[in-house]
Amino acid sequence: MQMEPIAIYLFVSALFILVILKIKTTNSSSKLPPGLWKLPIIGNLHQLAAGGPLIHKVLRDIAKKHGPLVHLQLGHVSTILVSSPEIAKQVMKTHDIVFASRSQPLSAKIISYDSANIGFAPYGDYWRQMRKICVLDLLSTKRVQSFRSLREEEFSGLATLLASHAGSPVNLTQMLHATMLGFTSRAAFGKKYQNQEKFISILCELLKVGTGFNIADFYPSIKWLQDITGLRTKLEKLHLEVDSLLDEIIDDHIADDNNNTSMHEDLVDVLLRVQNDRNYEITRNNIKAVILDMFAAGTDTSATTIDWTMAEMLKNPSALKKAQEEVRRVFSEKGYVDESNFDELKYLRAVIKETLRLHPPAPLLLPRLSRERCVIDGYEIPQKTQVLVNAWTIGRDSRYWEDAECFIAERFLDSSIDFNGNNFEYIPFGAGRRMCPGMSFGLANVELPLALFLYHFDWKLPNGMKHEDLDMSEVYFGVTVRRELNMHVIPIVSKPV
Ligand code: HEM
Repeated sequence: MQMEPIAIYLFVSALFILVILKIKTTNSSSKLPPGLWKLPIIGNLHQLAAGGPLIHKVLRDIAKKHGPLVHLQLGHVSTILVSSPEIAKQVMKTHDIVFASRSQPLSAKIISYDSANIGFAPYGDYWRQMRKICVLDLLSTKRVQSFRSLREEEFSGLATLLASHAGSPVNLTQMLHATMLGFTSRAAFGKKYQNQEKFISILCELLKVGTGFNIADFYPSIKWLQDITGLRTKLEKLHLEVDSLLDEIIDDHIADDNNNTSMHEDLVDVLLRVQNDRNYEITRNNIKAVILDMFAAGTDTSATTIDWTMAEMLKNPSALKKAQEEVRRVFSEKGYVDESNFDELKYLRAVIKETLRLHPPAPLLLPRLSRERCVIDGYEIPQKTQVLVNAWTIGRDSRYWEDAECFIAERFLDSSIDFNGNNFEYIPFGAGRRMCPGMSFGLANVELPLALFLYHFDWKLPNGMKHEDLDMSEVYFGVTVRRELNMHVIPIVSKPV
């Protein structure tokens, strides 16, 4: 059968249109930021895995080679990697509203009551409501102040414990993490519960298993992967255990409230009060999710910051000496440390800032998710792209920081650079709408123990170790990066506790 010329014409035209369309789609996907070559199915996962476990360093090397904005295909998850202050500013300031959502890891869905916590809630009315409660009440300056005597009691207790081990090596890292968890439990629950130790040990396990990179999160639509990795079963078991403990604690608070026995508002009291307020719609699960958030986001970050600060001061004895002289001068008249004179601790604050520059506890912040298509630096970022901001690399960018790899606290003494989310070369607490709402709480919990350590003790490394030999290797614990080795150090009492 012979084809009519008109049919041939239509066929060729259709083919032509298809080819043009294909070229167009290829071009638009080539507008994605530059990327590495990809394998089918796994994308760039193999390149990340080959780089070793310190993912922020692997990503630094990728950025060195491919630039400050890179596209990565992590399994099924399209991701951009941000590694310069300029691009970070575009993501977290200029287009903050577009990138204000979060990806939903399986752990947040299971542990945090379908991402009902603040850290992983998708952008929307629920997150806005919970964030408002957090900023105005739960973690406000007034609330941080209200925990002052509790903080002083808990951390003075730690100083007393250290004094009882004076002259012998102690595992300072372990003591710090235990005290921080104990303090947070009392701030959250008001008193020590019979099952507190159990709660804390399940929580530590949850943080270890549930946060960080899990292979199932790179293939969210392949449900069986969550089962064969055993992740779902493990998380569900831990969740059930922690859930029933939280139920006990909430029931107890409600009973105490009915009996009017509560003297001082703890975090559970605050959330129960807010629940009764008709302006908010909060379920019991929402309360439990937020309480877990206070532990997950607040304890490890703060204890890790203290640990790194002590390590940096021990490695840099002149910084230790200056900080110690300052604290002893400020509190010499009083004869003890309390929070009332902390504004005078300028050098100690500079030491903490420098530590957070070199060791942001969450080097990649928390991954964000784009809510709609956006153009950054001329590149197309499609909707639902995950965003990793490498705050660790940014804090060591030699264009912004002289001797970027060296610990120099003095750089912050007369500097206006702060971690409040306005200086994008320095973002240990993130920036924009999803910036850490617990910054004041966290800093208060970091400053007090450090001031106590410096005031009461001189410090020596064990086994004649030289300060320059102190190991600063890193290891991931969920999303935070700790020192790989626990810090064993000898406290020598200088001013009795
Ligand atoms: C030194 C201590 C701390 C550091 C370095 C730190 C750092 C961070 C970082 C980097 C983020 C992600 C920010 C972003 O995505 O832009 C974050 C989020 C968050 N932090 Fe902190 N944090 C600290 C202490 C705390 C404390 C003490 C609490 C509460 C008790 C807390 C509660 C939260 C919450 C709820 C979020 C999620 C915010 C949201 O998604 O809207 N943090 N933190």
